[in-house]
Amino acid sequence: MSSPETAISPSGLVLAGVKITLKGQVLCDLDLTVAPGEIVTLMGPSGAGKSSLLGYICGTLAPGFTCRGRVWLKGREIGTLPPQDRHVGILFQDDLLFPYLSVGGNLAFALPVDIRGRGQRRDKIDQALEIAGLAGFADRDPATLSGGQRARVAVMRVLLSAPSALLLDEPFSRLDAKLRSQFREFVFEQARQQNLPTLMVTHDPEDANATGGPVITLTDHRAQQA
Ligand SMILES: Nc1ncnc2c1ncn2[C@@H]1O[C@H](COP(=O)(O)OP(=O)(O)OP(=O)(O)O)[C@@H](O)[C@H]1O
Repeated sequence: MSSPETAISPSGLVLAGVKITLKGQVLCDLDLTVAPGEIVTLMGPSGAGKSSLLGYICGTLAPGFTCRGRVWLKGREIGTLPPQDRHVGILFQDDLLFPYLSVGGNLAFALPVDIRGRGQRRDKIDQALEIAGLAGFADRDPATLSGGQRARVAVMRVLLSAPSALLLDEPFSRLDAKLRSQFREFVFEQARQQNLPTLMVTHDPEDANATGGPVITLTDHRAQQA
């Protein structure tokens, strides 16, 4: 029998009764649903627990936090699964590309293991680079790319892992204003095209406005919609 939460958005991201506590202090206590293709922004003061919430969804929260609550993605409860089985992609403000791998090597790292054929893997990588406007960059050393180019490789790496949801943790904050707006549009377009429920943490109201989606503020541990 499906739960009420999965009935609301069977293919979205659903958080129900999620409460994260650190050293006896409640960081957040909330319910949240992100529909497929929707981009929800999460704002709030520094230290409010926004990144911790993303870590909870991914299953990568550091020891020391106490958590309860349930997380569903595409109708599957993922909150008890190991991180690699959750199918959640996360993008940080640092691109975190592996410096010892080529651009193509970085992308290959993300490909699901069931894509085995060398030709098929190469095709997927070339396709991703084409979408990112980086055709022919597969053999380049990431250190020779501009910040914006590296950022686009990082997005394609996340998307190539075939995530069922996308989490963005201030991914635009290191980019200058012009690049920031271009790159933001690029990421949002990819998220919508792949119909991914997307949850973005940011301090920048412009990022929030650009989504056209709901904006949630974490205030006094609770999620409040603007
Ligand atoms: N690995 C960790 N171990 C212990 N405490 C941590 C760890 N990571 C974060 N914290 C603490 O958890 C609290 C919430 O941090 P978190 O990074 O989730 O906040 P945030 O809202 O994302 O802040 P910011 O907007 O500054 O990024 C803070 O008090 C922080 O010091």
